[in-house]
Amino acid sequence: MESSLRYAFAFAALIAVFTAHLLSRRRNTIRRIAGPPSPSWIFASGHMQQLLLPHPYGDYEFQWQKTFGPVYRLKGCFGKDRLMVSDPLALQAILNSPNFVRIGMFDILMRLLFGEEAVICANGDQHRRIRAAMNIGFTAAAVRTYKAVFDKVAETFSEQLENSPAGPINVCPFLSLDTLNAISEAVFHYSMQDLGEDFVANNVQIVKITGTQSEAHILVEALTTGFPMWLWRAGMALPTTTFKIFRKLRYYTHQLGGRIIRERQDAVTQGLEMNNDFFGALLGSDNMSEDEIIAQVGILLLAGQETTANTTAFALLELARHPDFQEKLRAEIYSGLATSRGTVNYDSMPLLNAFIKETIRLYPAIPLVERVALKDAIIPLAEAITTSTGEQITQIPILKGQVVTLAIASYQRLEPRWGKDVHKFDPSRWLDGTVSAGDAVGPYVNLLSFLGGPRTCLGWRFAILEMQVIICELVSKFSLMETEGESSQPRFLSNLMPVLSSGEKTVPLHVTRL
Ligand code: HEM
Repeated sequence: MESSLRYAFAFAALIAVFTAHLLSRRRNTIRRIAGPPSPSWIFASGHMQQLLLPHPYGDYEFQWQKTFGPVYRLKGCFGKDRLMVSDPLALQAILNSPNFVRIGMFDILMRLLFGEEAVICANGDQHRRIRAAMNIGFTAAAVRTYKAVFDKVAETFSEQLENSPAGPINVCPFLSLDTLNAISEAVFHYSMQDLGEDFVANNVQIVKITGTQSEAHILVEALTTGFPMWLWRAGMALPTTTFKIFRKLRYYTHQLGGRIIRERQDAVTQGLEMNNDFFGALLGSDNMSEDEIIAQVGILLLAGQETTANTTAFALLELARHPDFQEKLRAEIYSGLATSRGTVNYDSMPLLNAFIKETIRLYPAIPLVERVALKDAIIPLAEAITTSTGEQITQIPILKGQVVTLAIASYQRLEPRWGKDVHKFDPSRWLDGTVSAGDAVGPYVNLLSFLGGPRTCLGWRFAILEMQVIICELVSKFSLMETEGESSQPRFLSNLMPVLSSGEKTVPLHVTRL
């Protein structure tokens, strides 16, 4: 009797699970969206390996976009449906809606490393207030004042190249530290020495840890990203190497923030002017608490370091691959320098800017970001799509909890927007009218590499001017040539990085002083 009751219960449970599965399938509004065939259940990671692991990045993704259009459905880990979106109107709607928020390991990492008050983690009114206050250091006028720092950083990079032993030079480690230096000097008024050796060494470790990806990582992420934040925070106390490095980063950036605030307050108690810089302005404005100001130190140092370093490394790689273009750019830079009378107007150099735009188009530092719907929503489409049942639709109903992937790299390869040969590196598309203006999606010539909407990258103008200065300095002083053998290709390892098939991040170049 007892065992037949157990069987009855087991059977009822099975029916309940099956019914719930059927109901969720019926409610799943994106099931009709076409997409690549589901991989076998043996591959618990669904299409995620094909999406995240290819070298070069995008091998499958760009083909899927070609076959299914700018919105299609993928299988995530453990059979979960995900929507891949590169349609401009849909992207704009998602980016500007408070009903779609960041999820995934990136979000958890940001919260663990920088805390809930960091601008990248804050939400709603707190985010708006912190962002508005911080914007003071990132307006066009404010960024122009950092030019002297960028000049110094570019000169240091030149010296590092000149002092390197003969033979191919891997430019990546130099760029990594130089871009950290740029932020530290410009925003904090601290040199790398002021940051301290331990801080810099720990930073190198952080870059290494976050620069790894594998099938195991994908599955572990899928299993653990649902853990509550309190559990992650508790996990930070575990004595593992990774968490130790994370804890150090939090400690160092907290110390640094405290020191910055004390120095400015001491100046005031001594009757001196509070340093009229970014942090002085934040303290003086009363718009942010001291804890909130301290929480921004880590994110500012890290957000703009590897993103700018890797984008610049790809730029140098493309210059080395295109010697004719390099010559033309050099001629433009020489003429710009000759007529500058001490103040170079970078924005009036068409080749330089077309080159930077093309680099940022093809090599978005973060090629995709994940969002989840907090409420049921309707996503409008710029271009109608045909569902698997043959219906033409111009909007997609989304249910609460649906994960959408904003496919930045795919958007930047949409033919109607960027012209033919979208996979080719061709700066001339920006000069001959090939690129169509379209609706405003991102802040910089409609590219999404700096995202868009209220979470647009705060430092985009900073990154552009820094790259303009570094590229002008290098091209005016050196000739760059690719080395023989394997060429670096982009891989998505928390950032889009130039790596060899061994996984080593490297851009080896022959660099000759002119
Ligand atoms: C080529 C260089 C850069 C690229 C491609 C880039 C890209 C991005 C992207 C895609 C985001 C949004 C991330 C998300 O919400 O999921 C972001 C946010 C952010 N970036 Fe950048 N970034 C670059 C350089 C910089 C620099 C130089 C700084 C500062 C000096 C900076 C500071 C920030 C900050 C503070 C945020 C958070 C903004 C917010 O949530 O309101 N970035 N960046």
